[in-house]
Amino acid sequence: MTVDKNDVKLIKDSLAKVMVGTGAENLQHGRDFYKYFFTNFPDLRVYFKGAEKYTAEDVQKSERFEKQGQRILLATHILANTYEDLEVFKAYARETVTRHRQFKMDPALWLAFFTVFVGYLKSKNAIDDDETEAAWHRLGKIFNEECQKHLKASGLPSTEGQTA
Ligand code: HEM
Repeated sequence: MTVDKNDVKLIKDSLAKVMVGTGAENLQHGRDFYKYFFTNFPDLRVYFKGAEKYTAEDVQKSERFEKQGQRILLATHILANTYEDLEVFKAYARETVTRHRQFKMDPALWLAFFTVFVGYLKSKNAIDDDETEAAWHRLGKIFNEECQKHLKASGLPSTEGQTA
């Protein structure tokens, strides 16, 4: 399977607008992800121990989410930058699942994450066309397939075999 080069370009161009880094603007991009996440998907705060009731204002003031904001942004940049090197991309998907094992997440969230992330990119005006959105969802589909395979192989609950 080969990945569409235009998809890679669209994805990277969107991420260029939420670049990681140490500057005030970069740190704010990261915080903004969790502000968007917790405001629009408040039920998912349950996985973030101690932050289950965090508002956007709490995230803004939090050192934990300043750091975590950079981690999640870096992770999405890694997805974009490894996408054409599919075996590396898939290995990163498996590693991500392994690192989240302790959170006992609903397996459906591995795909749902991309709805959250696309919503965040739109909120940052980093996506303003359907093609880029579709490109992210194609990436998410491949990422999720590998996550579900890995969950299954690890004997953990997966969406494989579940009806939607
Ligand atoms: C809706 C889906 C997801 C949920 C609910 C979730 C939840 C979490 C939680 C609870 C933490 C610990 C942070 C803390 O409590 O301060 C975490 C860390 C992290 N997550 Fe996620 N996560 C999701 C999807 C993803 C995806 C798709 C990626 C990668 C593309 C990712 C990458 C990371 C990274 C890099 C960390 C930092 C810790 C580490 O590297 O192991 N997460 N996540």
